[in-house]
Amino acid sequence: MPAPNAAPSTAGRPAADPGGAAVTLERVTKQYGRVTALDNVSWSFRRGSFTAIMGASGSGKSTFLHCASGLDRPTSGRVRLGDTDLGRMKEAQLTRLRRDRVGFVFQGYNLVPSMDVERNITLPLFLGGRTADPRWLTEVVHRVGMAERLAHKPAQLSGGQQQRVAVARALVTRPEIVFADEPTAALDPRTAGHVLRLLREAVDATGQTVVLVTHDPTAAAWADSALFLSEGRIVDELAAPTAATVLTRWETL
Ligand SMILES: Nc1ncnc2c1ncn2[C@@H]1O[C@H](COP(=O)(O)OP(=O)(O)OP(=O)(O)O)[C@@H](O)[C@H]1O
Repeated sequence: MPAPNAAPSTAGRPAADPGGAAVTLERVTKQYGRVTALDNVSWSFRRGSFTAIMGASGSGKSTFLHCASGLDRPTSGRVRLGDTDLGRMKEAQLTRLRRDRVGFVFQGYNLVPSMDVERNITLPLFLGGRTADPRWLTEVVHRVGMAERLAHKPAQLSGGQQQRVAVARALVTRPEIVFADEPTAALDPRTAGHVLRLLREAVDATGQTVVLVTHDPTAAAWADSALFLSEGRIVDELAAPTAATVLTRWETL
């Protein structure tokens, strides 16, 4: 665990201990034309950790998540999932890697309207030509509280329930890392708490690694540490964040 309130650094923590890292970024820069959305960022996410990524609008959070998860390619620098260098992969290989080894949860749930809950949850397995491990599927379904709803379609569920299905879908492949981009932004605080608890449990109960992009200090407080981005750089890390310490740090960014 890095020291709390680590000194600001333009490059972030050096990518040390790759054996223990779920994802490692080395000197990652992402340019969109003249805009530098990520500026020479290095960081490694320890396996079994829960990290919140925070920063003002436009600070580069989504770009960070997209580059770290293989959804987008950096302009320069290297991203590794475990020991796999994503820069060396062709598009089709990257697609497979994302499907089989990474979980995603987005603000908009992204469930398939015509499929029931069970088919939505098992979709990544189906797409990968795999079958569900029945015990794991049952555990995931129970964890998210959807056992009684497996035959329902997304339109029959509340927003919070749909997001719980999306979390189950992200966990069903036992991914090495789950990336969540503002997953609770559209939910009331109590429902948001249920979804965040599921992500916390994924880390505590099964040792998964979670990276959560959020604007919400209360959501960040579920994480082991909060990273602060500003102008495409990691400018601080806060260990064991609380809503209050995150707010205080945020105000001085
Ligand atoms: N596809 C793109 N084309 C051009 N510029 C982009 C693109 N995506 C992001 N940017 C720019 O990169 C910078 C970082 O954007 P990014 O979406 O990563 O920020 P963010 O912190 O996630 O913002 P928000 O909190 O508003 O979602 C911004 O200046 C943005 O305008």
